[in-house]
Amino acid sequence: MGSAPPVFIGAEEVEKHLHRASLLLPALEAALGNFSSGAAGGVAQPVRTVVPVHRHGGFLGVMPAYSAADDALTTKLVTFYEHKKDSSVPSHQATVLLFDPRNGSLKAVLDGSVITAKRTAAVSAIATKLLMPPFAEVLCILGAGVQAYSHYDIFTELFTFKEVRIWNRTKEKAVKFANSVNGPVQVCSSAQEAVTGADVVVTVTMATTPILFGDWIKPGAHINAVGASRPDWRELDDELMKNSVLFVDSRDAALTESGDVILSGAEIFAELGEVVKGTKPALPEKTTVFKSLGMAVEDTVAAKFVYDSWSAGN
Ligand SMILES: NC(=O)C1=CN([C@@H]2O[C@H](COP(=O)(O)OP(=O)(O)OC[C@H]3O[C@@H](n4cnc5c(N)ncnc54)[C@H](O)[C@@H]3O)[C@@H](O)[C@H]2O)C=CC1
Ligand SMILES: O=C([O-])C1=[NH+]CCC1
Repeated sequence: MGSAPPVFIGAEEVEKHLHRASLLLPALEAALGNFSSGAAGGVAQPVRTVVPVHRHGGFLGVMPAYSAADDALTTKLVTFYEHKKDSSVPSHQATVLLFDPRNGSLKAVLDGSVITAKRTAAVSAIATKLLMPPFAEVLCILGAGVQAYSHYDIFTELFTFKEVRIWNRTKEKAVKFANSVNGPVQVCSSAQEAVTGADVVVTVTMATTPILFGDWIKPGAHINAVGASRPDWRELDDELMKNSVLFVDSRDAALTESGDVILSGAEIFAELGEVVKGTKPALPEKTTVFKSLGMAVEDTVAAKFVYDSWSAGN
């Protein structure tokens, strides 16, 4: 007899089981620590394979991982398009396949877009909790797309900023953002205006050349650099990269995929998982950059969380 056919868990169901990104925090913290523990951590995760779709300005990323601690095996397939031809289609679309690690059977196909939005924001929140200066008051978000919303949600849930600012390349999108979220947001006319005096900055744009410059940054600020996931794409300039303490999710991925790291030649101080484990210090008094590229194991623990909640009929 063959195994049961896989279940499909669509975006609405994923959202229902993962209504707050903060539900993922314990699993993500553990996964980051395990990833940065080498073989002892039990995470098998190659640097993702990215296939360029030259003719259409797009990319297909294939992101497999196995986590022994979670006994969970997944692969995410994610497409991201630099030049969207049709604005009704999101720039990033994803699907996660969840396998039974005991025998390799496919158990579930999950929408991966909600998972990608929420696990990325939750990892930035983990970095921020560890690296931001004490008494941080001003949060600045550069970009007003999907990741801007998920970052806003978890950052305002976990931290108490006195002021939130947003800048986007097209101001209408920033205004729409400010009018849609539950709380006051200051729309800024330039990235420099938004960043000046900010304690925590999140860059979530599709920029391919720098939009954030070192001489705008308040000393001691913390930056979550979430965009620019290609080796020739930038969000941050050389000055910021070189004059900050640089944390990454994966050293191997950063040295393969991050234009900000590769082209600036900035030295990596630590993986975030090493700080979570306590084997590297956080240095919150310094200006810090967390260069996030997104890791497959983050999708693994998020998909398992959703699948387990769905299976339990929650
Ligand atoms: N580190 C990670 O784990 C992940 C990173 N990402 C990255 O985060 C970034 C944001 O993703 P989404 O919010 O899903 O994308 P989105 O397409 O929903 O939003 C992108 C935003 O960037 C702005 N933008 C586009 N081109 C720009 C340019 N040249 N300069 C400045 N702004 C520009 C757009 O107006 C839009 O507000 C992307 O770079 C994406 O690849 C996405 C998923 C996971
Ligand atoms: O981790 C992820 O899913 C992605 N990182 C950059 C584009 C998509």
